[in-house]
Amino acid sequence: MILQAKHLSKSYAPKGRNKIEILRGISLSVQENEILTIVGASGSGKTTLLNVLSTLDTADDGNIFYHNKPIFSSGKQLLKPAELATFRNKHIGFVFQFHHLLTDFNAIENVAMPKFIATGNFKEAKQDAEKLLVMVGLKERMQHFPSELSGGEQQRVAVARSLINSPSIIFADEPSGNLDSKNSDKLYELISDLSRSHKTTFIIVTHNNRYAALSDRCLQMNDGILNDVAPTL
Ligand SMILES: Nc1ncnc2c1ncn2[C@@H]1O[C@H](COP(=O)(O)OP(=O)(O)OP(=O)(O)O)[C@@H](O)[C@H]1O
Repeated sequence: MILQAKHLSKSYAPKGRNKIEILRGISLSVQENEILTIVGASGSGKTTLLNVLSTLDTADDGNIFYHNKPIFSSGKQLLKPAELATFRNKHIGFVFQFHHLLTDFNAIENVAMPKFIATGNFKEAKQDAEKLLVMVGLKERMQHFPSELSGGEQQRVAVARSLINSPSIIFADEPSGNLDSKNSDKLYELISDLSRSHKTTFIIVTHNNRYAALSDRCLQMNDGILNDVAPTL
């Protein structure tokens, strides 16, 4: 098991308004190599859950284990900020709907950046970035800046970037959000190939029913809890 969450709860209490419970005791186990999708109505708490599981945000209570090692316990982050940054850089990859590519850097530099930050070795980071860009089908676009790439190409750069430090788990929030159905299908194929070839686990928040139906397991957020669902194409 790569990730286990136990009894995660989280509420927001906006000033002058009633407290809203977003996560209500969520427990979840994720296996290695699994592609897990999380679906649910807008505002149901999918992104909140993804952020908590990926250590970008904290729950009010509950426990999170990676490879059986506790990293969050009873509402407290167990790693110090520097340790947490190292942990994320080494183990976790992120892909967002708005890919957050750096506009002043070309595709290779964008992909190489997290490895360069982790190792300080730009030459090696660049070589690995080139290999990944070939793998995601962007051999001819490596020198292009984000503004010179299509939406689908930019998203593939973001996927390549998420893989550069060989993370064991990638969190993706609406990765196909701004893509047409053809590019969105291509992106899923890529994710599925990568999960097999790189033994990477994917946790994907999506409104895309195809992703949900094709994934190994689909969970639905509803009223702060998760249920198994079997989406159909
Ligand atoms: N910082 C915050 N303060 C107060 N409320 C918040 C905050 N962040 C999120 N919320 C509320 O928490 C709820 C869950 O938000 P979240 O972004 O997790 O939903 P979601 O399921 O990902 O939605 P969508 O599918 O629309 O992206 C929403 O009702 C949102 O308004």
